[in-house]
Amino acid sequence: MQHIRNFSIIAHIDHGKSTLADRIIHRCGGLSDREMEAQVLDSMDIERERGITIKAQTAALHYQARDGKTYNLNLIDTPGHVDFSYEVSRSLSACEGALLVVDASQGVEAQTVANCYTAIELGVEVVPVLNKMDLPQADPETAKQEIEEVIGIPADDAIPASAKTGMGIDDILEAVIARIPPPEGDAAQPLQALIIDSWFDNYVGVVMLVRVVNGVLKPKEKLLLMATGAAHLCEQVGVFTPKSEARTHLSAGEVGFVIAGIKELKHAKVGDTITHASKPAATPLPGFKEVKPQVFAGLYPVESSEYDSLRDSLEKLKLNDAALMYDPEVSQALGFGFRCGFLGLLHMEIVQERLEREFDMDLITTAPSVVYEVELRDGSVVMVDSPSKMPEVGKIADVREPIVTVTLFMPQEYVGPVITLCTAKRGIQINMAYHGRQVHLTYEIPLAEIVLDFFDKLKSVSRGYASMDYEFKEYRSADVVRVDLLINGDKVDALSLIVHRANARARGRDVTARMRELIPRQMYDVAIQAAIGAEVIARENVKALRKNVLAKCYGGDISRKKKLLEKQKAGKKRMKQVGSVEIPQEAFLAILQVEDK
Ligand SMILES: Nc1nc2c(ncn2[C@@H]2O[C@H](COP(=O)(O)OP(=O)(O)OP(=O)(O)O)[C@@H](O)[C@H]2O)c(=O)[nH]1
Repeated sequence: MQHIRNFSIIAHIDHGKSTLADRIIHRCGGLSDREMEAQVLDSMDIERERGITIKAQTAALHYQARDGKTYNLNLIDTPGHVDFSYEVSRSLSACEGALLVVDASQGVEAQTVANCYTAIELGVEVVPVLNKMDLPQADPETAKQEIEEVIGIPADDAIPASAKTGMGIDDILEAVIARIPPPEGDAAQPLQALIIDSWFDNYVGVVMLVRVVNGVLKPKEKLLLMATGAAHLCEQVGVFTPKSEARTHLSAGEVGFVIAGIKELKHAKVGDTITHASKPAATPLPGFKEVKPQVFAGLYPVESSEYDSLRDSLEKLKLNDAALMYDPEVSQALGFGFRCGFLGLLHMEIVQERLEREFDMDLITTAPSVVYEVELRDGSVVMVDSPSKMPEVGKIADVREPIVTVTLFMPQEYVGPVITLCTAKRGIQINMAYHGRQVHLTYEIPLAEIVLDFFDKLKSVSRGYASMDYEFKEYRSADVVRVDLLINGDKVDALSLIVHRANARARGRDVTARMRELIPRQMYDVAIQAAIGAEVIARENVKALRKNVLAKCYGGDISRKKKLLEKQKAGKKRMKQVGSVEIPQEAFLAILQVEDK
């Protein structure tokens, strides 16, 4: 076990984690030059386009060190975005060490800190690496100062490197061996293997990525999954180099995959412990925190006939995205669809995009909402994840909304605009500190405001230079109300919103004004209203058409008349009926798409 090192790379987005991982894999002979061309560890299409890593992966490598010995290095990839921090902690709990990659030209940013704290909490040894040293604007001294001041770990021996040119790669590998401890554990003890990740493979069924903590895991043994109590015959074990390679066994301290004829992903729960059925371990390993979705939205097929295939697609997606939740939901205006729960906005966008791209779905997504804690007058408490589930005003004693602690980093010149933005978003300043070239702000802000458009606004007021991270703090009483949109007195359920009372009128006016542009003139006047309960807070009118279409035909030409009627009918197909008024599908799309602008 002395020759094994298990480590991850953690970094802020774009600081070079994937490039460095590929470099290390290449250096250790895991891949040929041609295979290097495709960025290996980022395997999904969307990831490649967005350049973010979503699913944790791993590579088992060999490195001949300067001491002449050959070491087995297990590199476990971690995702780099705030929505996926739970996956970072999962990957890290399989490691003894982590390389903290900091772009020497940018310095410490929000996820540098968040991920590093996760590592420290888990007792993982952190080795700072200053990447992008090839850039003329690299400033390693300031970056070191930031690491020491902001994160509070020594950075004197941070390793200067360039994932791009290959500079410092051997120094990094030597540091992995010298500074990261080998795994502890006992191969003679009963088997305990932690499931770090699991996914469904069309050919072999469920694949589990495990960290063997104690004991030895071999094919043909009867395995017991401790949480579910299910027994399965181990068919194959192996490692990823990053290509999959079968092995005769996985021993204490090692990370690798297990295939055990499991047909359903829900039986291979991430965080569960695998042991031997014949000689089980006394206790399971401590698992992981369950992740709870924070952001909810309705997903509806544009064509109602696509409902079944939307359900099938969601089911398939959930197989390798345990954090995705969904429940059937019916909307008067949009028909049958699903209420879906996501970790954050990026997670929502990724799911939407995968559904559209990989599963060829056309979707309408309602405005995202957070989960409110509503105390009723009878003393009971309900969790409300959708405006339509918000109880009647008269029944509510108190509404509490989720508050998050937001950590922001930005160069000094953007502090003013960022503070203005945070204040406009009902933020409360907790702290402000100067470190190197960065200012570090801490705010408490309602999650609902973050979900609305905070990322986009932050990027625009800071010209892309500010970075942020947030974590849940607590539920706090809030004066929020439900704003309904009514068309000729009928509520359009899909367009209801929960907003802070202070913003209700402005939002109401905005939605009614936009709706007015989108509803075609009808035979009669159409009233568009925004209301809180019975109180109307905004109103617009769509005037009736003076003449009907047929009036143009002078009553003479029958074929022309027919054609016109035909045309009207086709136009009606993609209409949704709300009460007596028909609204084009596009109106919903337009309103919902610009909802957060
Ligand atoms: N000049 C220079 N550019 C680098 C270096 N390392 C990475 N880059 C570039 O920086 C950008 C981001 O690198 P990635 O490796 O994708 O960053 P990442 O941290 O994996 O980002 P996520 O996958 O989004 O978490 C890419 O355009 C890389 O080519 C380096 O050492 N020098």
